[in-house]
Amino acid sequence: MRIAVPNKGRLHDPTVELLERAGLHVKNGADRKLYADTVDPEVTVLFARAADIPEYVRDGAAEVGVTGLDQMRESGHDLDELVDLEFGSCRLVLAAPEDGDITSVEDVAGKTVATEFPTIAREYFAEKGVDADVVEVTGATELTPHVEMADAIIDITSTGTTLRMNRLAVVDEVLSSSVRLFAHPDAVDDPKVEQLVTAFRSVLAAEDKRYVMMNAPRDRLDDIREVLPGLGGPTVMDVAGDDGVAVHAVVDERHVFEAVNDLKAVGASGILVTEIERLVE
Ligand SMILES: Nc1ncnc2c1ncn2[C@@H]1O[C@H](COP(=O)(O)OP(=O)(O)OP(=O)(O)O)[C@@H](O)[C@H]1O
Ligand SMILES: O=P(O)(O)OC[C@H]1O[C@H](OP(=O)(O)OP(=O)(O)O)[C@H](O)[C@@H]1O
Ligand SMILES: [Mg+2]
Repeated sequence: MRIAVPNKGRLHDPTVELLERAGLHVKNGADRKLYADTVDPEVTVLFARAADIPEYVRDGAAEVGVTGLDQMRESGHDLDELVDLEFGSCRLVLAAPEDGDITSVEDVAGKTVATEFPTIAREYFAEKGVDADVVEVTGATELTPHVEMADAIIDITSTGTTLRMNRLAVVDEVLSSSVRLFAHPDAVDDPKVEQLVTAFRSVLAAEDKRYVMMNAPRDRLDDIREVLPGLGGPTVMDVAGDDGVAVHAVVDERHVFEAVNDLKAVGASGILVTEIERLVE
């Protein structure tokens, strides 16, 4: 199985990190290499521009690919989306000068809109029934309204800093995007692809969970169970040569702070909290 992965840009590092956490360590993945092996002899990584990944998957050069939903929509290809990987979150928005007279999508009729996403832009205006002139640029889109190249833009925003710095205001949201695992329709039932989906899901499931371990007197177990309803309840083990027990449980990260205090209060000691690499439910 070949996985197409962004070769550079902001999506490269988190994607490689995700592969690592999913147990697919990338071997010999030096800069500027196009291919890399992984610890699984049946899995190869192919590095490509984020924007080209949908095309690689459609062509069959790779069975699956990791890229933003925005890139997949822009490609116009109809790939199967397997997992929302929950990073690279951003919005594609229609934006116009803060002090200008464009305050709704209808105001863009007859005007020029610059974007790196012409396919998405044209689909959006067609859907809204607005006749706008879409011009394609390959970067620095936010500059175009200030040099009379365009009246408005459709571009990516996440923190909003770039729009603010360029005195542009959001007029409408066009698409909400994040990075997804996409597959060629013929590859969806491939057992290797299914293994990859399970591995990615297990990483995501573990992300907001912690593993909590502690020692406790046996007679406090009921109190401890109350604090730790957890995933299928805690695991309880005898401690050799002792009247106490060891208790292990998976706890939601957001409950850990409170749980540790409550556990101490009901007599637990030696409390350890660790991250979980993967969680297959
Ligand atoms: N500001 C952002 N916040 C979150 N995600 C973003 C942001 N900008 C882009 N993305 C996501 O990352 C994808 C690739 O963007 P990025 O700019 O990293 O790649 P690139 O344009 O190929 O690289 P470069 O900008 O270095 O040439 C976008 O299609 C989008 O899904
Ligand atoms: O809302 P913000 O957090 O400011 O992010 C938005 C900016 O991020 C992206 O640019 P990027 O940093 O990828 O630079 P690029 O134009 O060189 O691709 C995007 O094209 C916007 O310009
Ligand atoms: Mg960029």
